[in-house]
Amino acid sequence: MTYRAPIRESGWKATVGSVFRRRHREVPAVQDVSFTLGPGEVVGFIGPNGAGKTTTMKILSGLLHATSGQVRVLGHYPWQRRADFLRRIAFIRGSQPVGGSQELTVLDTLRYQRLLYEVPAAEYAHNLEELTDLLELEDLLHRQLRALSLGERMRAGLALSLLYRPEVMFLDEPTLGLDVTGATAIRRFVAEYARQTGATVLLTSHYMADVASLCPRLVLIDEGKLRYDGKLDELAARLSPYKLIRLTAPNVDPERLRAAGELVESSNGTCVLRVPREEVARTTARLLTELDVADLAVEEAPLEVVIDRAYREGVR
Ligand SMILES: Nc1ncnc2c1ncn2[C@@H]1O[C@H](COP(=O)(O)OP(=O)(O)OP(=O)(O)O)[C@@H](O)[C@H]1O
Repeated sequence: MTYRAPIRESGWKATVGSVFRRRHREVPAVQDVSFTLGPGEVVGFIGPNGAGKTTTMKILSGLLHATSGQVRVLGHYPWQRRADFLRRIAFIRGSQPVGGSQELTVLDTLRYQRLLYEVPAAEYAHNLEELTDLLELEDLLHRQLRALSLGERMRAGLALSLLYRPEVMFLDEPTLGLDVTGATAIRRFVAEYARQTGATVLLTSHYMADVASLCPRLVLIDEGKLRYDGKLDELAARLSPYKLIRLTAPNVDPERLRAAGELVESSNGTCVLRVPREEVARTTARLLTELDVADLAVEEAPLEVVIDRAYREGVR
């Protein structure tokens, strides 16, 4: 996919000149990105800023026509934007969860959506009740869209898009700007919706908590190219050959632990050791037999660390 972007120079002369002499440049946004989603899969679609995620989602939902390549979603060519295709998908953006007139109330917008997507009355009543419950919309229904907070807009946006029970959801940063409670509620809702309806979900997010809690599989792109498509666990194992042993042993001098692994943290009797994966079992057994251990946990490296490494060094 290549964008044709106008070149605009600064200054009034250049602005006037550009009216008569338009110049453009080609911006390659997505190249050779190829992947398939199975029914019911929840897949994290990640990459650094400008990687091409939103562009890909716009192509998949039919908002952009790719300049080359092939895309099929539910057997349709998305760019045709046929009504029977649009009724089966939803493209939800955290940056603009609800469009249309901001003067309308949430309930009026839902009613309008019902007409637009031709949702039968009984189905509308049932879905509305369920969504109101799951998204805690009761207090929002009679409020104008323009008066909603960021988190409330996202909940209303999800209700609008899911009112017609789409089979495929493209979720572009659904937790953008939300506080911890709001983001957790959205995550829980997406997981529950996918479980209940068997919907396929492609989700982009810069918050690794979204990815870790929802997506067993990751598709990673960078500079418009596919860099990884596989299990989240396997990416973590590949990029982080270490695990962390978190150990609480109040009577042990942390210096004694250095022989067991790299000491990365030590405070109030709790230490964190970084240990090569293949040595974790042996080291754990030794620590438990040799020391007076009150608590011990083995953890993966934080996902942020793994993904940061994938972005900076690539995936080999
Ligand atoms: N309308 C446009 N015209 C020209 N170039 C564009 C346009 N939209 C996006 N691009 C460029 O295409 C590339 C991919 O952008 P895209 O928005 O798909 O990235 P992204 O992965 O969603 O980024 P982010 O995580 O920052 O939202 C970027 O280089 C961007 O500048």
